[in-house]
Amino acid sequence: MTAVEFVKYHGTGNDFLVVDASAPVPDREAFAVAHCDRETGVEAGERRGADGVLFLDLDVDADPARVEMTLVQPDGSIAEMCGNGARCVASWAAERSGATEFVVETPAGDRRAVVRDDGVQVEMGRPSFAPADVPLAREEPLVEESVEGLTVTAVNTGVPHAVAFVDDVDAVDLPAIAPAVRHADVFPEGANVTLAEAVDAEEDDKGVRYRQRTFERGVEDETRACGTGAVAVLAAARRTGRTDGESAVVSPPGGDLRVTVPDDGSATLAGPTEREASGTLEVEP
Ligand SMILES: N[C@H](CCC[C@H](N)C(=O)O)C(=O)O
Repeated sequence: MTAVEFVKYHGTGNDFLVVDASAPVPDREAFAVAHCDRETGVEAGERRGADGVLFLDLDVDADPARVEMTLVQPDGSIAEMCGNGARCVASWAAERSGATEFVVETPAGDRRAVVRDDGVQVEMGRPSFAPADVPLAREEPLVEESVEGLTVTAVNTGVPHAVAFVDDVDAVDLPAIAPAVRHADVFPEGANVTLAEAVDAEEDDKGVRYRQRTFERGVEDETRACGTGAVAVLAAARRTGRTDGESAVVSPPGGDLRVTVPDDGSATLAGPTEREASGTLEVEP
């Protein structure tokens, strides 16, 4: 039986097992399914299991240093992008290299990340409501329409999100209603299902403030935070005329995320990360 080293990080509660891409893991899908399971997976850090495995390939000779990121989720799927995951990638790379600026290479594209004392900021690309980008199985954008009983706006922030604005995110039984939306025919590649509730901004907030909850595709459950979802909240709020601001604090259960969605240019996501634990994981032959 082979064992590989891992480090566990979380970004506002969205937790990941980080494994060097050169580690001998012939079946990454089976590895992620086994070790991310919340009931039977790895016992390390605050919660058993994880929201995915980040296989990382760090190139410190590039300027700025580059990290190729592959996120294998608990259901074995590979995600095109992960905002909190990219933030954890930068923290891991900074710990390994001493650098503070990185280009994170993702299937959704290259994303610059900067590690600061108060957390990690990552560029998130331009949100898109275009049917071909989300993607949607129709020709026109999906804005404030009912999908399986939930009024949502569909946007791609690296991955597809269906965003619903509600009066109280805690009043919604998200695990019960989300699967039908996540698997709706209008989303040929599925969608993460994100709830957003406008709340009063706090004294030192820049811009508006939303509470957030997300049921994640590939985790097939609610996570404590979702970075692409936080960007989707502000992008959808702007698209539906709820705000014309370019900045927001978005608060999933796991903590506060600072988001910008400028009129033109890349969105950004910033917030804390934490190194939770390390150890070894067994690899099935
Ligand atoms: N579950 C997402 C990928 C991870 C996104 C989330 N963890 C984030 O921080 O952006 C999907 O398959 O679309």
